[in-house]
Amino acid sequence: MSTPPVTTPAATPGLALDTLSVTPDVLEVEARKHRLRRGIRSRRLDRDTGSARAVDTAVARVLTGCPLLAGVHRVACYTSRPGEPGTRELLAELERHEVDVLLPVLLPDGDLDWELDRHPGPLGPDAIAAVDLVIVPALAVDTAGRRLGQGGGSYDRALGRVPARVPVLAVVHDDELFDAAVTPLPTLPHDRPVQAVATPSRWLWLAA
Ligand SMILES: Nc1nc2c(c(=O)[nH]1)N(C=O)[C@@H](CNc1ccc(C(=O)N[C@@H](CCC(=O)O)C(=O)O)cc1)CN2
Ligand SMILES: Nc1ncnc2c1ncn2[C@@H]1O[C@H](COP(=O)(O)OP(=O)(O)OP(=O)(O)O)[C@@H](O)[C@H]1O
Repeated sequence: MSTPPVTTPAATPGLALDTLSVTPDVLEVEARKHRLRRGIRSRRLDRDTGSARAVDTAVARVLTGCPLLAGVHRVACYTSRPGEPGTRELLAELERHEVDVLLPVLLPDGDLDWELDRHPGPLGPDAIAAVDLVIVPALAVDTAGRRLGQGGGSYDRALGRVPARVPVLAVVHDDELFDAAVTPLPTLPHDRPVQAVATPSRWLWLAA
């Protein structure tokens, strides 16, 4: 698969461009995040089943070839929902390699508990502190490591428990990786950065 450029305004005609700059005003940043989420969710709804399957396969291929997964024993990942870049084949591949996989369980207060995919049962929110790699969902990521999530703040809370030496990698579609020099994602102080990103065509270290 060829490597597309990171997304720039010209490449994102479906998105409102005024959602992409950062201002110090919290309400304004929240509003920009909201509009950006709406645009990306609507683009995700337009993806057909065939391309979603191809994305799932491609993400597994990119990540199994990624050095961040070499030698890992325990990984936190997510079970993809419709519209998200798929993790079905990646999870199967991790299972084949006998990697312990922690999956998130949403708690009533919006925080995340964790359970092993092969031995369900709550391990507690701190279980994420004991993994070798965290693979997180995102609606968008920029090349400086800023991440836009679904808006619950769940991963921001969970990532606060991850030691600094543990890399955090987000998975997005190619057109959801933005060039930070052109279109930085809006963030607030609680937002946790990611150190790497995977798309169906490649993975990258980010300048977080
Ligand atoms: N696969 C997956 N699992 C996850 C998350 C995630 O983003 N993706 N989470 C991340 O924190 C937590 C659960 N929180 C979530 C919050 C919202 C939506 C969601 O699907 N939202 C709707 C839009 C809702 C709206 O319009 O307000 C959507 O995407 O269509 C999913 C998960 C933990 N598990
Ligand atoms: N560490 C935290 N503790 C408590 N609340 C938090 C924390 N981090 C974020 N929040 C709250 O969660 C809400 C949503 O945050 P934000 O819009 O950044 O979510 P997100 O990063 O898109 O979602 P997610 O992390 O679930 O993918 C905000 O109101 C924020 O104040």
